[in-house]
Amino acid sequence: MQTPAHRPFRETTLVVASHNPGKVREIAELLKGRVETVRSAGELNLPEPEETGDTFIANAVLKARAATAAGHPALADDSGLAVDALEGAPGLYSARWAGPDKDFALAMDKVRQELEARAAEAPFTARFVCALALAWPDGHVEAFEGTVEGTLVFPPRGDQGFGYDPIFQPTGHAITFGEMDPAAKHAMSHRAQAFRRLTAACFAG
Ligand SMILES: O=c1nc[nH]c2c1ncn2[C@H]1C[C@H](O)[C@@H](COP(=O)(O)OP(=O)(O)OP(=O)(O)O)O1
Ligand SMILES: [Mg+2]
Repeated sequence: MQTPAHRPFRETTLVVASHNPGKVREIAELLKGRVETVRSAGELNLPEPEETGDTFIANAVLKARAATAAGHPALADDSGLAVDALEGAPGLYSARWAGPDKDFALAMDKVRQELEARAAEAPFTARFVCALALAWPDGHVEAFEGTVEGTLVFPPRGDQGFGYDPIFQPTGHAITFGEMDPAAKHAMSHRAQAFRRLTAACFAG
């Protein structure tokens, strides 16, 4: 079977369609050397669209398309933590569990509380999922997904990364993403895997 053609990225400016500074930092790091100018949605005062999609891909596509309003291609990331014992929650609602103040100590504690009734099912397996969508002002979109498997640990450990990193221990490692050097997280994360797929399709020369 022939692989479908992907649209190569040839422009000089790319908008990172995220209002999460932790993500913008990781994405800028992963794009290093591939794009001349990287701007963020926050910098360009682009509005934060409502995430009404029912999949990570759908939300990434709607965020990327909204950010092409500035006239440049835009890259969005929709991601989350899926806990098996919670039937995939917080999942699409991972950001919303942190409340209006984006308090992830609160969100991680909510996960811990929800798992209390399921104590017998420990260790708690989970995965981070990342959908990336690259949209052009003419409406064309390329989308890719990546995942990383792990187990949850309580109490949270480490102050690197962002979001749920302090409770997520990737399979085969004895430290959490919160304790891990950023470069090590970038080599194995859900975002890194989705990025490898995106770069192979759209940034390969
Ligand atoms: O590597 C990660 N390490 C820890 N936590 C993570 C990660 N990746 C996603 N997450 C969690 C927290 C984040 O807030 C939520 C995504 O929600 P999501 O709507 O995609 O992002 P967001 O609202 O924070 O920023 P924005 O939509 O402007 O890109 O999942
Ligand atoms: Mg969001």
